[in-house]
Amino acid sequence: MTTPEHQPLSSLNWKKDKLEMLDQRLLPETILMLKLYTPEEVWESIHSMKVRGAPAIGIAAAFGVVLGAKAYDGIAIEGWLDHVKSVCAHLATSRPTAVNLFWALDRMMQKANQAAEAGLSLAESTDALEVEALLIQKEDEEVCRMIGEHALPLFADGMGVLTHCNAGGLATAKYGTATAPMYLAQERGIHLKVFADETRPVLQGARLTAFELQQAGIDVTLLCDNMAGMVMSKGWVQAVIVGTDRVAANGDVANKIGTYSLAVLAKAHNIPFYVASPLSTIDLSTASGDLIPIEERAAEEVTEGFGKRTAPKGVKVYNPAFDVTPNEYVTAIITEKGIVRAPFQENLAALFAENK
Ligand SMILES: CSC[C@@H](O)[C@@H](O)C(=O)COP(=O)(O)O
Repeated sequence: MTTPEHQPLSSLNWKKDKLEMLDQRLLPETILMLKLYTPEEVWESIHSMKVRGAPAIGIAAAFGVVLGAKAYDGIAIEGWLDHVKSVCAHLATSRPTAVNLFWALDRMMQKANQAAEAGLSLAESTDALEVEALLIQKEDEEVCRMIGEHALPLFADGMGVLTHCNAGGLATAKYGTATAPMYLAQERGIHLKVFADETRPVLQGARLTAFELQQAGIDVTLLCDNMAGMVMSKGWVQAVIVGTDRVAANGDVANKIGTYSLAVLAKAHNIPFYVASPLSTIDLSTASGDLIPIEERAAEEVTEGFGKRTAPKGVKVYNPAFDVTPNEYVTAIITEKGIVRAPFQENLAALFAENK
């Protein structure tokens, strides 16, 4: 997809007894691979956003379950199963919005139940969980590639494409969701001019998207979030594409705070607004966006992010990490199985029925 020297960075590497994790909080200044040995360390890494992005959170949690299963020191499979269940329940409290976390933990728990029901030994059951976590990671890589394949025909040579936050290789197993068509376009000689929103307050766009696209040799220009309208009004943007943390059954989309404003701006400028979403991010059990739990994070992220105080001490702060874009602003949702357009309720249900 990219030349060898331009391979997207891999943020999660499983090493049998540990999970190696790129500390995304330190990018782009420092590339540090953490070594995690316990589910508690994985929980903390998700919570503090050392690993972030919906698919990557799910993958990390799956490996967290493996670390927990390996550490079980009892002898009975029933005890092992209870232990795995409590590890899953704990990891599920690390962040609330990205549904991939719960999707991956459900999948791991199902595998644990199957192993126990099949009468596998403790060692065999733990091996089965390890295989499942690796499969979740491998599948995500293929899913992202397929999202890129489906999205690419929506983009033409010379187009300006705006993205928000980081739905890139760092947020997934590889390639990203919103960035997958950018990597594919580059491979096929299609020039896209990417605009990356800086993405207040944690700056995933500036620190991560600008970094990984620049590393890959993709034409990227960094914008402060409040510049998007101006850039659209100049006619420099022909499409917006973002990732998502959870798509509700009616097609409402939760994504990084600021996505909703961008969707409204895109509509005002007649620019298509695309959402790249694996099926694992679509949650048919949540009827609409107002039911998606939205994480609120510490005030310090806004008042003194990155160590510099930028607001008066004691000021009231509202810091939701995500917002919900109502489905009427969404032109299409691009999945690994194809492109879904309105009416989303019916078309998402049909897509899941076809891909059971
Ligand atoms: C493919 S990643 C999709 C989303 O998870 C991404 O756009 C996003 O909002 C990430 O938020 P973050 O708070 O950095 O985890």
